[in-house]
Amino acid sequence: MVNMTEQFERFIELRDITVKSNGRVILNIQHALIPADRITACIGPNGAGKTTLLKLLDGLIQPDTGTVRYSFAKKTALVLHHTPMIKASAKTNLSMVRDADSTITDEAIAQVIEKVGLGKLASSPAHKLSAGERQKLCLGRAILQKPNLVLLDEPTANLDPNTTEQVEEMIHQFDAQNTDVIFSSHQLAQVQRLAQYIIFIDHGEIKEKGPVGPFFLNPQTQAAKRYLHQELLAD
Ligand SMILES: Nc1ncnc2c1ncn2[C@@H]1O[C@H](COP(=O)(O)OP(=O)(O)OP(=O)(O)O)[C@@H](O)[C@H]1O
Repeated sequence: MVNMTEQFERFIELRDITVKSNGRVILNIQHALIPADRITACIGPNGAGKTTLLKLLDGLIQPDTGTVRYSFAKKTALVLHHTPMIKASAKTNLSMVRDADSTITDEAIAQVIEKVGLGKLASSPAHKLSAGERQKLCLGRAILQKPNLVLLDEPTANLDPNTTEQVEEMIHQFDAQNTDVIFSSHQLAQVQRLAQYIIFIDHGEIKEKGPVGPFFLNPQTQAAKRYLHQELLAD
């Protein structure tokens, strides 16, 4: 259910989008405005198409049909759930963002390593870092890219409560510094803590979208009602 009267300061407009995989349509969006001026959560069942949507918004994948239009000069950073690390130190892995932006200084890299709490692990092999440490490293890479929109795929999946809190703080900091965030999550309490806006996806379609409060209080579609009910039972 797409509300055509919504107004966003910055947005991404999707029109007549299909994304296929092995001949199967995995994303199908006739028309949607995706806000890029706040913290937005993308939620929905496993396999619904959340990761695919984030990749599409980043430009990592192109749609099979349709158009993606940005109302602003796009500078995105995408942090996927499983990011491979090369067999080198955490610092070297972080430094790889220089491949895309050679102006990033040693000092900036050192500052970001401290900022994400990996100062003591800078020389440790990145592929041996824990899940939480890797995620912090990936967020560090995103910070160094100086994006105006950061796209995070399940940023706290498999993280303990303390690391989850640290990652959520980083998401708040992106927002505070005018870098907007779209993240996917299955953690509804987290979605309510962080997000101002919800995109609910089911079977590759945006079934519902809107401000977080009304969505949780009064979901409009059967699919969203069922998903919320099932997730709350699982919590
Ligand atoms: N590279 C790919 N090759 C084949 N199928 C794919 C590929 N990427 C995604 N799919 C399929 O597209 C559908 C949507 O996947 P996607 O990862 O976007 O869902 P999701 O909502 O992020 O799921 P989850 O909550 O489990 O992470 C799934 O059925 C998945 O199997």
